[in-house]
Amino acid sequence: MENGNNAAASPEEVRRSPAFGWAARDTSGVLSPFTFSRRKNGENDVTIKILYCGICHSDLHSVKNEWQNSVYPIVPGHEIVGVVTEVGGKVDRFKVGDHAGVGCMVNSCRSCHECAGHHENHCPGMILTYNSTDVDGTVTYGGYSDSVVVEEHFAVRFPAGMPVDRGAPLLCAGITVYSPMKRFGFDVPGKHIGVVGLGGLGHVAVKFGKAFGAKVTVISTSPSKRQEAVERLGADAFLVSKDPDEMKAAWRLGEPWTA
Ligand SMILES: NC(=O)C1=CN([C@@H]2O[C@H](COP(=O)(O)OP(=O)(O)OC[C@H]3O[C@@H](n4cnc5c(N)ncnc54)[C@H](OP(=O)(O)O)[C@@H]3O)[C@@H](O)[C@H]2O)C=CC1
Ligand SMILES: O=C/C=C/c1ccc(O)c(O)c1
Repeated sequence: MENGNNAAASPEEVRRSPAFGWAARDTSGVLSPFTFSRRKNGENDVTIKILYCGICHSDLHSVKNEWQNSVYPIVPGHEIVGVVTEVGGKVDRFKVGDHAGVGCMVNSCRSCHECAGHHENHCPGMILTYNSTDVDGTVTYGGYSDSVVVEEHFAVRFPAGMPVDRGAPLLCAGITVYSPMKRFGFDVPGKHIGVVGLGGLGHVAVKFGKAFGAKVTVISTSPSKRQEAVERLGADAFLVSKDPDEMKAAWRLGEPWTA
């Protein structure tokens, strides 16, 4: 193989494929085109052509270095969905053409107590989808890009017929609220759930709450979101947290404020 300069490709170049993404290079919040490379598909890997990627506020925190751990350039994006274009020889859960998703992690040590208990997200060696160091020492880049190569264990299957664009937010916002709602027993009818903040996480919490059969009250700083909360998402009540009268009335009633 030769590179663009007609020189022989290095062993490193041979092991990698070109990729394109959008990268933050400083705290400005501006992303610009970025060419980089991803590892070639290994025997346990799937390669996914990215079709959609959600925007989580954590992406914005990272882009702007608000957690003070950003190493630029950063390609954000950890609500990734796309179509499988290549599978390694040992992959058995995916075939070419399947829809697949990737969330906030792309690897972990796979041998510690946490990994053995399926709590890879608690593994001290977990590798995040971007702004992390991969097993081969390279930097991970996220889903605001054209493709991703990931161990099959960290890819999730999208059932046939599930719209991939709508499924993307489940990969971070969705699981972040679903997991505690399940764990703390919100998944039985008759509960009354308060959702504070109608953003990425909040809007899926409302949808899960309603699907579980709960009464859901949205508590928001934004009066303009009332219609979306009640009419589109099905919330039973909507409180403006900046309105002392609404908050006091709700407190006195102990019941959801009328929509
Ligand atoms: N695993 C984890 O720990 C995860 C953590 N996160 C974190 O959760 C947070 C929310 O993420 P996401 O839902 O994507 O963010 P969004 O920006 O989409 O939503 C946040 C919502 O919070 C409300 N809000 C904003 N500012 C204030 C304020 N000053 N006081 C009170 N409420 C406010 C707004 O809702 P409204 O207008 O209704 O008030 C806003 O829409 C982020 O910090 C993100 O990094 C996200 C994913 C996973
Ligand atoms: O240390 C791990 C943090 C992970 C993380 C991933 C995604 C996301 O939205 C977060 O807020 C945190």
